[in-house]
Amino acid sequence: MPSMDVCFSPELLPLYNLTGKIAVAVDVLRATSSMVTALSHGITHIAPVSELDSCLAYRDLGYLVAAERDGIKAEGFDLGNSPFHYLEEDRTGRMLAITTTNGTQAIRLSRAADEVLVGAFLNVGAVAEYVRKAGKDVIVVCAGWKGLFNLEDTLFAGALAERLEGDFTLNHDATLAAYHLYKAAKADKLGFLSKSSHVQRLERLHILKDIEFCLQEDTYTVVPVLKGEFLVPAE
Ligand SMILES: O=C(O)[C@H](CS(=O)(=O)O)OP(=O)(O)O
Ligand SMILES: [Mg+2]
Repeated sequence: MPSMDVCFSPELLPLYNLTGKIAVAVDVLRATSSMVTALSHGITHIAPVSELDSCLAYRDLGYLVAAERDGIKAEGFDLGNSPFHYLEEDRTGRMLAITTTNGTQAIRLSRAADEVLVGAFLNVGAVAEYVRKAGKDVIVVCAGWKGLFNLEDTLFAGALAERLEGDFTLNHDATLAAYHLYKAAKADKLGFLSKSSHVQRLERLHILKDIEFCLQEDTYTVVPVLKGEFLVPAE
């Protein structure tokens, strides 16, 4: 039976062997939630980029360029890091390059895995179905915050563990911790997260609506998968 593990921060990735595994990169607030929403609303593919200048260079190739640093849209870019960028305006057929504080790094640092998927609460059920069919060991790579543990990404790992229970062994301590944390929080994730560092940061920026949107489960069925430099919907 395949197993599920959880890496609480990309800084811990050197301690894990990703070979032969499927990595699920998660940044619930808000990068992977925004990516799942973008691909569900007409964006054809996404280039997750680490640096601001490399991201901006994609504009010359006809891409929408999105960048966030410390929760706000970076100067000179088309978009920031909100899922509402893809709900409030028709972006059908557009290509997107994006760089954020935590999420894009987590995706890029997971490339030693056999496959890199992008997960969020918004597509947690679809991700569970995908990895169940693949039958490979899974490791959830939490984006965290600037290398530190965060609650929301760990809650996603717990939600995925609950969906995979019975089909995957959940015997790694980090997976058990995430699982029980999610069980404690699932009835009211927003309430559970109300004192978390990220919610406090985003509340100060008056973007509570993003948080509420990003905490919905199974809104979308798209599973973004990394093909070379680009995230595309899994077939
Ligand atoms: O844009 C976000 O919500 C965060 C910014 S911060 O972590 O609150 O500074 O970036 P992300 O890369 O989506 O975690
Ligand atoms: Mg985040």
